Amino acid sequence: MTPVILLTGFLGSGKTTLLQRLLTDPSMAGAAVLINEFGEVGLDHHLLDRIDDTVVLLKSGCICCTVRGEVADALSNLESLRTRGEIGFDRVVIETTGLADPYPVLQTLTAHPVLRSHFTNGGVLTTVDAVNARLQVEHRAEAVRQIAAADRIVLTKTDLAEPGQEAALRFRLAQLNPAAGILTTADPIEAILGGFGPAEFLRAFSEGQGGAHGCGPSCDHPEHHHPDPHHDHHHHAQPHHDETLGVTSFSLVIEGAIDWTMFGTWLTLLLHKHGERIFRVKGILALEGEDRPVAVHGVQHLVHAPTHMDHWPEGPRQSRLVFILEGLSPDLIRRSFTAFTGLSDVRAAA
Ligand SMILES: Nc1nc2c(ncn2[C@@H]2O[C@H](COP(=O)(O)OP(=O)(O)OP(=O)(O)O)[C@@H](O)[C@H]2O)c(=O)[nH]1
Repeated sequence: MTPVILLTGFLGSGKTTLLQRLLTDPSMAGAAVLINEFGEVGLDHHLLDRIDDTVVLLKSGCICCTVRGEVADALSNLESLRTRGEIGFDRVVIETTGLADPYPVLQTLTAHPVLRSHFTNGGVLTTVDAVNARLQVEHRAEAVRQIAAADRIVLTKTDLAEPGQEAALRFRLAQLNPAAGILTTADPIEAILGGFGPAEFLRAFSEGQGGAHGCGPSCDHPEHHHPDPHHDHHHHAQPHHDETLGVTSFSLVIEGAIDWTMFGTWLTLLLHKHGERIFRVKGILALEGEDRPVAVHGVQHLVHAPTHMDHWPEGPRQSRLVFILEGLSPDLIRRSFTAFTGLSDVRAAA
């Protein structure tokens, strides 16, 4: 049986960064990776420095409603390729979107008639952002579900947290999921990955079924009403989760090189003013005077230090920024960007 590790955590909490680090460990040399992102334009597979047949980008969307079938398809596909000897892997990591409820994916693994004989749950790892999580757990049910489903929580950005912030968060996390071990990104990889046994998996799964993933009596998760794993969620009349939550994603595609100072000031001001409603911004930029692309990340009010990527992904060398917003007009962001930078060749894609 091949273990499947589910890597989850709220938007921008450091899943891809942790995954990148985990993949450097020799024990992960044979891992296949499935990546799912919220938003039309997936960037994570570019940010992850490994592109081969065992890295699969799942279509964007709300993982609870639309991607569940895709996870099954992608795993089945990997299994067929392995059976034919075309690829080899000894474990799988699934990085979910930052808005995903991990429970339906766990359910797919255990209930799917074919997958259950090849794959087993290798544990749920949840990244929790030490700077932003307090706000997120108070306002976002998905953040609570991800924490509740965790076998192990990895606290990220403790280096950026205010004194006392980490201790207060640990206290809150212990209330939400007293059974999960809490580590930080400073812990060795063996501690983060080691010891995920079947017992831990079963506990996580049965807790998830018992409601520990945060659903109340008014929950409209289809799987609670239709436990049949083959039931097609798309045929439900209820609104898509993302619509219910009012969360939207859009991207800006920018032609021409960008001045970094100007861009950095714009992004800082934007997140300062609207950070509560901008869950996430990330992008790949073509900067003036730089051959290599630069990755930028913002999470609510926080702008992270930009990083140089090794090379441009295939395709045109355009800057691309992806935003995940709640209750904020994409047009406002596009207009503010063009007004601030003076760049006019800027396309917004829903
Ligand atoms: N200082 C610091 N920055 C971190 C840490 N972990 C992640 N980051 C930064 O946080 C930003 C977002 O990290 P990602 O790994 O892309 O987060 P993610 O959870 O994959 O994001 P989504 O896929 O969009 O939900 C990046 O700029 C990272 O460099 C950390 O422990 N400390």
